Amino acid sequence: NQPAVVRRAEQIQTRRPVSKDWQAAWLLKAVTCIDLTTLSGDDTPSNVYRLCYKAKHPIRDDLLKSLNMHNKGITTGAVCVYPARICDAVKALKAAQCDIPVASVATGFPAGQTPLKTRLEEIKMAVEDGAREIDIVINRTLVLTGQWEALYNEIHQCRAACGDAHMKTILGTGELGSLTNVYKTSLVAMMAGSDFIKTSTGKENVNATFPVALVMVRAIRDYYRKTGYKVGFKPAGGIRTAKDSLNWLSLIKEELGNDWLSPQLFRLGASTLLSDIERQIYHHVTGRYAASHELPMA
Ligand SMILES: O=C[C@H](O)COP(=O)(O)O
Repeated sequence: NQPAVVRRAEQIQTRRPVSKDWQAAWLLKAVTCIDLTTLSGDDTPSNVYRLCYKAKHPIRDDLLKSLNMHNKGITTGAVCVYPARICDAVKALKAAQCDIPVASVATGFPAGQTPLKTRLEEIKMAVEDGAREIDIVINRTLVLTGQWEALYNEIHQCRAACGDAHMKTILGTGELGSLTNVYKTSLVAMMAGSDFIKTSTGKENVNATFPVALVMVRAIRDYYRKTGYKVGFKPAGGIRTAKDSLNWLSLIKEELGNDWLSPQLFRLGASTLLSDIERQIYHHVTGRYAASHELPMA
């Protein structure tokens, strides 16, 4: 029911936002759920090291002290990189004595248009290199041509290739054609063993949107009611502002409940969101917006 989905999605985004200390608390919660991401052709060891430093110190320490949150071990949920940069991230986090998991995209990200054998090999290599989370991307062709069983079989084989690593399955919703396809693909991905379902690669023309997310979280809810198994949710792509992150948390709280409000079951895939959250927390603590030199690592 597309009009009902759109109406409900709009309603969630127009809720009166939380304010003051409550807002700061929700923003810190959002920080712990971020998969801090760099997925660029010009990624280098040094920008991955910087990303890892930021994942360990997401908010300036004096700001956390003002909120009395400096000794709570706040970090991002994971760092997310291309397969060729996994070793850099593992090395940087190890040197920082930090247990944040490294997530790697795989399976011919972002299009998923390489042969299955190559995609499975890519997963195995990423796990060998130390990725503890694998963000696989599905083969959208199978959805658009209605080959549901083949889609299940592919995802199932990816699950086996991941071994002990957590598997997040990226649906690429902007290329699935309809909300019905989004719902069906979500169910197939969960039945095939995904730990998370994720909206987008960040490289499609349309990435994480609330109507699509609503359909996915309702699929998660239905799956939980039928099987008792909790699958996580990760919106990704185009999530840039602190206000966006509050809207996403509201969606999760209202549709899935408090159990899902943790990095074990909810992640925000984002490359630049953290900067805006840090800026808003700076404003909350000091009463003014920071100049860029005051948040140099943002
Ligand atoms: O999975 C994460 C996305 O690729 C990040 O997208 P973004 O750069 O629009 O935040």
